[in-house]
Amino acid sequence: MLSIQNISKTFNPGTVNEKTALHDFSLNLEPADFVSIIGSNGAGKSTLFNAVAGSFYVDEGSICLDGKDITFMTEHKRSRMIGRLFQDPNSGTAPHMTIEENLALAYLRSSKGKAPFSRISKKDQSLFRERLSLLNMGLEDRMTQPVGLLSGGQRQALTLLMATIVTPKLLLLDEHTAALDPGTAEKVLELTRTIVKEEKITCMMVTHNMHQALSLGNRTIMMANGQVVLDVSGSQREGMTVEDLLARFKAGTGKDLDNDRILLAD
Ligand SMILES: Nc1ncnc2c1ncn2[C@@H]1O[C@H](COP(=O)(O)OP(=O)(O)OP(=O)(O)O)[C@@H](O)[C@H]1O
Repeated sequence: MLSIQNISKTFNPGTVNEKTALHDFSLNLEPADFVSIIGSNGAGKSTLFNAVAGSFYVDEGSICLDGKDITFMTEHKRSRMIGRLFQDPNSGTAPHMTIEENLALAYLRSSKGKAPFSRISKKDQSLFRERLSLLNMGLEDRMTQPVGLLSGGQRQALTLLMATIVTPKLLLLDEHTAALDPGTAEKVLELTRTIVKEEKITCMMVTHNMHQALSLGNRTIMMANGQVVLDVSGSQREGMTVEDLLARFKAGTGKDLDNDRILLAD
């Protein structure tokens, strides 16, 4: 479904601030793969997501999604196929627009052939109501309220719904529960698990929680210095502990994992 071949990205080339964030990086995802990504500080995790989402073009290599070469496709065009959630619940929604309008924007943008500002039909409205009720947060009764009134967890759940209301070819989750309180984070994570499984969405999730990295999805990748240092799935991954992960990271890089947020997470 996703084929990343030998991509590299260097920021500020030729200056004292030169930094190679992705170094000859390759990764292939099968349809419905759910990959957890964990890594040291500055390993290149967000840069990888930015490269795939098209926030910039890579210096070398290629990216194909569902058989289509998207290496030089604009971010705007890729956003019709790629859903993305960030750590900040405020980043995925328009606060002054209503819940219904936010959903309509996401729905119409991803639906082929419809203008982004078409009128919201009764049929669309009932689809939004039905989807919102799945969140179990009572948002289906607040469709005409501005999104800015929602809590962080409600907003992140809505963003997840917006990113998946038209099933994306790829979903990128960049620590999307890290800014939520533990109870809300667990709820949003459960929703993520359900939606990704039911819609069979191919998904990559950056997390700083090693337990999550091992328990969610079907594959765990560890990154350091812009490269994959560990890629485990199947029986190799089953039964793996956090200690095993840390030991494998050290064996692969020659260094201890230096990400305090990971080491301090429950
Ligand atoms: N736009 C940019 N300009 C210059 N340097 C950048 C830019 N984006 C990222 N970098 C650098 O590239 C490296 C990788 O950054 P990235 O944000 O991808 O790491 P990360 O794995 O997401 O880290 P963290 O877990 O700390 O958020 C870092 O050294 C970072 O400072």
